[in-house]
Formats: sequence, C-alpha cells, structure tokens
Amino acid sequence: MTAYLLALDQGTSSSRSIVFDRIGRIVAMAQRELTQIYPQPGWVEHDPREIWESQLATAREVLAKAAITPKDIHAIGITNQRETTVLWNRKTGEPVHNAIVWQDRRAEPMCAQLREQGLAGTIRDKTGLVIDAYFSGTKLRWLLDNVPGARAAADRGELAFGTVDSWLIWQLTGGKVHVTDVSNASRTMLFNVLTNTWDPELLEALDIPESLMPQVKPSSAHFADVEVASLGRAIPIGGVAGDQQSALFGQACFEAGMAKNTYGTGCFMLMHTGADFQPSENGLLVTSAAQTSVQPQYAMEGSVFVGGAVVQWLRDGLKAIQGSAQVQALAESVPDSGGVMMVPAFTGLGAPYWNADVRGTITGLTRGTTLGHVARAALESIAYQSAALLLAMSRDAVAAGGRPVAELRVDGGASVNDLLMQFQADLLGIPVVRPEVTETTALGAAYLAGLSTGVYSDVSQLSTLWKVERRFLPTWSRAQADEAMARWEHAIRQTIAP
Ligand SMILES: Nc1ncnc2c1ncn2[C@@H]1O[C@H](COP(=O)(O)OP(=O)(O)O)[C@@H](O)[C@H]1O
Ligand SMILES: O=P(O)(O)OC[C@H](O)CO
Repeated sequence: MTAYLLALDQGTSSSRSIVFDRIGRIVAMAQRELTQIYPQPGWVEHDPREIWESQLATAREVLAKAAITPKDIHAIGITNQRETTVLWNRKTGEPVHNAIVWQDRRAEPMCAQLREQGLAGTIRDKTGLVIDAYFSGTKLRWLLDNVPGARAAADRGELAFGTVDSWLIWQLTGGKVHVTDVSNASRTMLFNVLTNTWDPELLEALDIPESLMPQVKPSSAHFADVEVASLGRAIPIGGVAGDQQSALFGQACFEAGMAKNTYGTGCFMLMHTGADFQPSENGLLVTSAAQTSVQPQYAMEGSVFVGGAVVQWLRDGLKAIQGSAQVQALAESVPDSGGVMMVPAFTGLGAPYWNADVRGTITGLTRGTTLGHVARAALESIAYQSAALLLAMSRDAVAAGGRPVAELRVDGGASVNDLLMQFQADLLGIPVVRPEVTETTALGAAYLAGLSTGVYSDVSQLSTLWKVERRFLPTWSRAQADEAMARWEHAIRQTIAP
C-alpha cells in the first residue's frame, strides 16, 4: 500500500508541511514564515489568504522535495495554531477581516462583561476553560460587533466561522466543506466538551448565531477529500487536531496520567486525563484531547508564556549570546546559578499563578554574579515554570483518584538543550524523555490521518512506533528538589508582592 502521510502544520509563526513514512519517520519538510500584523498594542492578526497560500505552497513544495506525487500520499492530517479566529463569506470565500490570533487581547472587555454576568462557573463546567480573551468565542463576537455589515450578513446565514483548520479545509475543498474537530472546537468557549456539541446557552450568551458554526467530528475521521485543483488528487483528509493536542497524540500519550511538554517560544504542558471530565482545582484548563471516536477524551493543560523566549531575550535584549544554541555553553560556564533567580514574567504570569499585572524580576545578585549565572537562571526559569505546572497537574490527578505523572515526554525547539532537560528531571524527580522524532505536532496529525484510513490498526500500534532518543534521569534527592521549588516559590512571591 502507498502509505506516505502528509501533515499540514499551520503554526503561529510559520506554515509547514511534512511528509512521513508509515513508521513515522520524516521524509521531507517545507516551511514558510507567516507575516505577523500588529494593528494596535495587544492586537495580533494574520491574513487568512496568506495562511492558506503559504500552507498550500509548502504542501506542493514538500511533495517535490520528497520526490513523490499526490498518488503516493495516502492521507492528509491537519494541525494548527489554536483559537485563531477566521470569519468568511460562504459564497465568495472572502474573509470579512484578518484572522484574530490567539495572542490578541482585544476581547478583554467582553470577557469582563461575561465574568460580571456570573458565567465563569457555567463556562468552566461546560467547556473546561476560564473566561479569557485567548479563546475564539469573544474574538468572533468582536468581529460580529465591529466589522461593518458582519452581524447582518451572519443573521442572513451568509457567513462561516472557523479556526484555522476549518479555514484550510474550506479552501482545500473549494468551499464545499465546513468542518472542524473536537480538539479545536474545545478552544472556542462555545463548545460543550461533555456532549461534544456547540452549546446553545453559550452561543446565546455571546450572541453568536449557530449557523456560523462548523460541523464537529472526532479528530481521526474522514473530514473531506481535497479538490483535485489544490493538490492534484482527491486525497482524503483523515485527521485534524489543534497543535498541542496533536503533539500529545504524536508523543503517544494516550492514557490518563501521560504528559508532554513542548518547549517553544512559550511552553505548553498537557496531561491526558482519560474519559472523565474533571475541572482543575489548581488554575489549569481542561480541554478535549484528540479523539479517535465519538467517545470524549480529555487533557489538562497549562502554559508558560515565556519559555524559549527568555533565551531570545538573552540574545536580542541583553546581547549575552549571538545564537540560541550558545546559551548552554554560557550557562555551563558556572556550576550553578549562584543563588540568582529569574522570573521572566515579561507579560505577567499564567497558570498556576494567573497574574497579568506583574513583571519580571532577577533576584539574588551579588558582586560575583556573572552573565553565566544570569543565563543559567534564565534557562532554569523555563524548568521552574514547567515544574510548577506539572506539580499542579499531579495534585489535580491525585485529587481525582489518579496517580501523579510518572514521566514527562518533551519536544519543541528548546528541548534540544540537555542542561535544561537534566535540570527539569532533577526538579521534577521523574524521567524527562526526548523522542527520536521531535516534530510531534505534525506527527500527531499524520497518525490521526493514518488511523482513520487504515494505515494503522489502533493506537497501541502507534505506541510501539514512539522511540526514545534520550532519557534524562533525576539525580537529586526529593529534599533537594523540594528546596529548589521552595526557592522558586519565594522568588514568585517576591515578584508578585515585592
Ligand atoms: N539550544 C537552545 N537552548 C534553549 N533554547 C533554545 C535553543 N534553541 C532554540 N531555543 C529556543 O526555542 C524556541 C524556538 O522553538 P520552536 O519550537 O521553534 O518555537 P515556536 O514553535 O514557538 O516558534 C526559541 O524561543 C529559542 O530561543
Ligand atoms: O503555533 P504555536 O506552536 O505557537 O501554538 C499556538 C497554540 O496552539 C496556541 O494555543
């Protein structure tokens, strides 16, 4: 059987396409940067046309690079930056506005209103989310309220809403199919993750007509066949998932208690929680995991706003290094951080602290402090923030009758840093495991597509394909780790209430 799988990975900073063979090895990759549009402070937009064109261009390019034809592609999987909101005209296919990107804060006043209306409990219990401008629902409401003519056109049933996956599928099918998957739907604040349906009460609370919404499918399913004009053959789209849930899947975390952390610009930690919906008591989000059937599956999620970005700051802000890869050597020029602690709260602190107003601190400076100590503290801050998330997740898991996380699977640009990974294992007291294929986001989408089209029989087969590149084992005693976490929490208190 021809069994190359093509993953379309539409991320915040770039569109990428990767061809995988049937045992999950990368055959070829193509990538194009995406223009970031900042119309006002706190606003971030993308041009939906550019999203589509750059994605299509990389898909065509990767086939050429892999020296294969569309006939060799068995199925397509799509994974995408989540929450980013597109609204378009069903007849013309034209977007009515730029896409509002997940980082965009413009819908905050609308969120404040929803909080005042006392909707926090309902939203948490139905969607697993906290009320925040991060999610698609209030971005969509903003578009309906602010784009001239949009509300009336929506009321006439002329418009379609979609996250980036829906937008790409609409384009790939020549405007015929309007669909999304549960993992993307769960990031809208309009989707009931218990029933896997759009929620009439939430649609009404946000004044959003249901006619705008895409059909929702499990993440591994037949979504559509692409039109021949786009990729030369009617290739089936067999898998769709939001990028973080897709990475959880690509890391073969299929069971409750299995967790992954992606160390990119920010960090995204997700722990599978199985089929039971359990809101977090520790300020984390609950979200739909990638689902292979109509049966709901959940994950707990927390994010670190400034992860690898702290290394970019060392490079671009402090000019302490010339390239990100140099941070490890600089940090290794000293045996430890010499008591220096950095809390890189450049844009506030996310889970489990949730404080939007604080700003970063560096404490513990002495006359002997060198750039090496600062670099080491910067790297360690990525691990401390991630550890605080994982510890909160483990507390939630134990409270729900489960077990604490036993190992952490890692990926993302900063996971290449061995010093950081070792420090992470030491802090957590569990193995930190880096797989051979760290393109887990794209791999997850390819696996989802392969599962629904018969390349794989079940997820247990995928578990056997997942291979360890390096396992970092903890070297500290529990007392040492607890002491270090106590120093971190002290630094957090100094940051929040100096
Ligand atoms: N050797 C390294 N050590 C630590 N951080 C690194 C290293 N190499 C890259 N990074 C960081 O990884 C991030 C890029 O990772 P990537 O997964 O490509 O991010 P994103 O998907 O968010 O764009 C950057 O913030 C960069 O500073
Ligand atoms: O495109 P990324 O990797 O920055 O991921 C964005 C996340 O999906 C936002 O929730």
